[in-house]
Order: sequence, then structure tokens, then C-alpha cells
Amino acid sequence: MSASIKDNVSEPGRWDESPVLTVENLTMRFGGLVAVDDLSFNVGRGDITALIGPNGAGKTTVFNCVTGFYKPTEGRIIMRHGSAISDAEVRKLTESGEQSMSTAEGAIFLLERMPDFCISRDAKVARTFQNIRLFGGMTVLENLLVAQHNALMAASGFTIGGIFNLPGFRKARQKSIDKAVYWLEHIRLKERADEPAAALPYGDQRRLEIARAMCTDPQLLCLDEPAAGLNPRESSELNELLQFIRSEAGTSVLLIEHDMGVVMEISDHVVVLDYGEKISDGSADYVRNDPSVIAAYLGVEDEEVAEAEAEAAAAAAAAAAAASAAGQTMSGGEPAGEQETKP
Ligand SMILES: Nc1ncnc2c1ncn2[C@@H]1O[C@H](COP(=O)(O)OP(=O)(O)OP(=O)(O)O)[C@@H](O)[C@H]1O
Repeated sequence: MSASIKDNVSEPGRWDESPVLTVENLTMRFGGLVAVDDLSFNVGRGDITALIGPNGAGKTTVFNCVTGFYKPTEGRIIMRHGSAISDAEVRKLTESGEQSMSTAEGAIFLLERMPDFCISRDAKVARTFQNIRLFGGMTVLENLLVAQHNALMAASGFTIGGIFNLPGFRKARQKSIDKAVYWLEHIRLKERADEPAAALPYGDQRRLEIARAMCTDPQLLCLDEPAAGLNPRESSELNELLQFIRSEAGTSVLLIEHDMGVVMEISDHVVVLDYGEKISDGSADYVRNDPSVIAAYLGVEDEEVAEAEAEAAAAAAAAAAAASAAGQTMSGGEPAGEQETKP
């Protein structure tokens, strides 16, 4: 398997070189409805990747396949822990029929074979939902501690260590409190740690939900419309948090988002779906100027897309011809930069 996704709608990028996640020929059918149709794309390690598209394009279905809520009808979803995992190792895992395999550098997981709790616990994929799903009656701090339940249970030896408050358990509990406080500081909610989560304003609840996901130490964080319902100030705080997660925590982010301001400002890589198919895949600039994307959002006819694509191709050919003519003129004389420096 090559990590590079070669097709006629993709701009190759660094996300193809060492992806943390590869979605390969993913298809999801609900009876006769094809919600996702032969979709392939990479999520670059340490990148913010946005999955966008009009309503009903299949974005949430892709998330549900990646996080194990749905078993895909066809296709592979490969999660890599470690940047130097070879195609041969991925092939070996696929042929073995197993769900995961350790490698010299890390591990590989085939998510389509795994139950959802193993995807979050072992493959380290965390997610948030379109509707906030905090524990409203628990305090802000408790919401972050409950996310670390697995580690605390293991440290307690599955009860005994916790009941007798043994040193190993005490240490693990302090570590989880320290981690919760670290994230509370970064979402600026430390002062409200003891308040019920439901009492927070909407934007704070969104950031708390993301912090709760971060407390599970994910390698990949999947966010379903994190900016929905936020005002401009809250949107900008969200952008700041996501950029912090990328740069400081080193976690890769895959997000579904309708707010194009947020997508264009923070995304390293954008994948566009329409009617379950990928119509564009590249940098924010690449997809912004892609006529198919403009058409999908504005709803213009196919002929107009063909016309726009023909115009874009003609403009590119004219620019290339002009550049080549200029190159021939220049090669006959002196380079422009040197001429300027001469007395
Ligand atoms: N469990 C399901 N059973 C049947 N059809 C479904 C199911 N889940 C999704 N669909 C259908 O699959 C298609 C894609 O839906 P999906 O929710 O993935 O789109 P989306 O791009 O996330 O849309 P939105 O932006 O509105 O959330 C839609 O036609 C939807 O009705």
C-alpha cells in the first residue's frame, strides 16, 4: 500500500509522506443509499485536516467509520503510531487477519476490524460530537478526570489499590489531576474547576469537551463541527486551542466544519466531499480555487463546472506560454536582477 493518494482531484502534499491515518477505498452503504463512495485520503501527522462538504455529503459517516461506530461496507482505515512504518508492514498486518501489529518503531491498527472501545483505548483516536456530550451534573474538573478512568483503574489494580489508597494508585491519581489542571489552564477554565459543567457558557463547554478528549492522550483527535453555534470571540478561542493542540501537544486533528472562516484559517489540508465522493483534496488555497468545490457549494450545473475548468486550464496554459517566452528573452540577455545592481 502506498500512502500517496493518487487520483485526479488531489494535490499531493506532505500529508502523503508520513500519514497518521489513511482512509483507503472506503465505502459505506445504508441499504440502497451509498453514503460514502470509494473514498481515499491521508491525514498528515501533526496536521489539522478538515473534512468539508455540503449537508448530507457523508462527512459524519466517515467519522463514524473511523471511530468504529459503523463498520464500513468496504475499504481499509489504517492508523499508524510511528512515522517510519513501511507499506510492507501494513500489507503483512492486512494479510494476517489481525487488528493490530507492533513494529520496530510503533504500531499499526486496522480500524475497520476493531470495536470502538479498542479504537479509542489502543489506537488512540478520540472524538467529539456535533451535540455537546459532557457530564452536565459533574464538575468541570471531574469531566476531565473521568476521561482518565482507564489509566486510574489499571493503577488501582481494578479496585484493591484504590480501596486501600496504595502508593501506586495515589501517584496515578495525582498524575491525572495534574493533567486535568494543565488542560484547564489552556482552556482558561481553572477558576471554574468546581462548577458543574452544565453551568458553563456554550463556547466554554465546547472547549471543555475538547480538553476532555485530550486527557485520553490521543494520537488523532476527531472533532465534529467544533465551531457550530459559537460567536466570533468563541470561534477565535477555539482556533487558538486547536493551534495549541497541533503545535504543543503534537496531536493530529481531523475536523468536520461548516464554518469556512475556521477551516481556511487553521487547516493544513482540506478534503472535500459531495454526495459521498471526494471532489477535491489539497491545501486550503488549492480547494478554495477549485471550480468543483465552488460548484458544490453554490450549486451550479455540471456544464458550468466544465466551462470554469476549461477557462482555468486555458489561463494556466497562457501563463505557461508567457513564462516560457519570457525565459527565452532572458536567456538571450543578462538576468534582470544583475542588471539592476550595475552602475
Ligand atoms: N444510519 C444511517 N442510516 C441511513 N442513512 C444514513 C445513516 N447515516 C447517514 N445516512 C445518510 O447518509 C448520507 C450522508 O449523511 P452524513 O450524516 O454522513 O452527511 P454529512 O456530510 O455529515 O451531513 P451534515 O453536514 O448535514 O451533518 C445522508 O444521505 C444520510 O441521510
